[in-house]
Amino acid sequence: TSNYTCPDHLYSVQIFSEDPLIIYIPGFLTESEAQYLESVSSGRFTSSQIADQSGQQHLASTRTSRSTSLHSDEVVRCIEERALQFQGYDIPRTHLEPLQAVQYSIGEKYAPHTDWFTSSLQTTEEYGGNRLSSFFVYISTSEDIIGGGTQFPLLEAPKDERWCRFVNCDAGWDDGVTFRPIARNAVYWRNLQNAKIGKERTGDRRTLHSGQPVQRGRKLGMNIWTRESGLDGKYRNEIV
Ligand SMILES: O=C(O)CCC(=O)C(=O)O
Ligand SMILES: [Fe+2]
Repeated sequence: TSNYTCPDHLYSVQIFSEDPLIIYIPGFLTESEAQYLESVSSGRFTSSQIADQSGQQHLASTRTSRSTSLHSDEVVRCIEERALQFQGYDIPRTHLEPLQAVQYSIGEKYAPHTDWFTSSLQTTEEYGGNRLSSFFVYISTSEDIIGGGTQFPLLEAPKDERWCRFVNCDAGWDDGVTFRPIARNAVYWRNLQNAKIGKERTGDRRTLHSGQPVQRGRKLGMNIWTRESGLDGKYRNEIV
């Protein structure tokens, strides 16, 4: 309906790391938003693809989930606004890629990767440059889920056990940190390091991460990617 107004956000924030900047966001989505995203994405998934060095999208054994881009309707628009405002008030909507829902069934995963691109073919002006930041949002997870965490192998595991609510504290010390897939929460991180004067921003290798295989149950997640500048209209709001 056209008189939908965005709900006030109910999320809280917890800095996980200042460098690289990683912020954990409990309650990023409301319960009704999560339900809505589940229903609009349902039945629209196709096998996830990845971009290779030449910029071509294709299927790969490293990413076995199924995904779909979300049409920017009024509910999605509120989530986009929330993601933009989270990052300050100076990023225009045109910097956002279409939100991407990702569904994992048993055995499905996304092997270690960075969300920022190394190929200049993926960071042209039309694409709005590289991916400045990522939110990975857990829309819904089955109650019986095992696996399906988001692992950052190059980061240090937190020492304080209060993180164990959100982080898998049973992992080994050299496994880095694994955020548990908890419905409606999100992890935000900054992909690019600030540029030296006259230089381009560079990708931060420490943001390497994976979607661990789901061993039991299922997980529905969502990527919110912000580019350095505006994307050409043909790369926004496209329905794939
Ligand atoms: O599934 C996850 O936990 C992470 C997914 C991810 O990193 C991505 O889709 O780029
Ligand atoms: Fe990723």
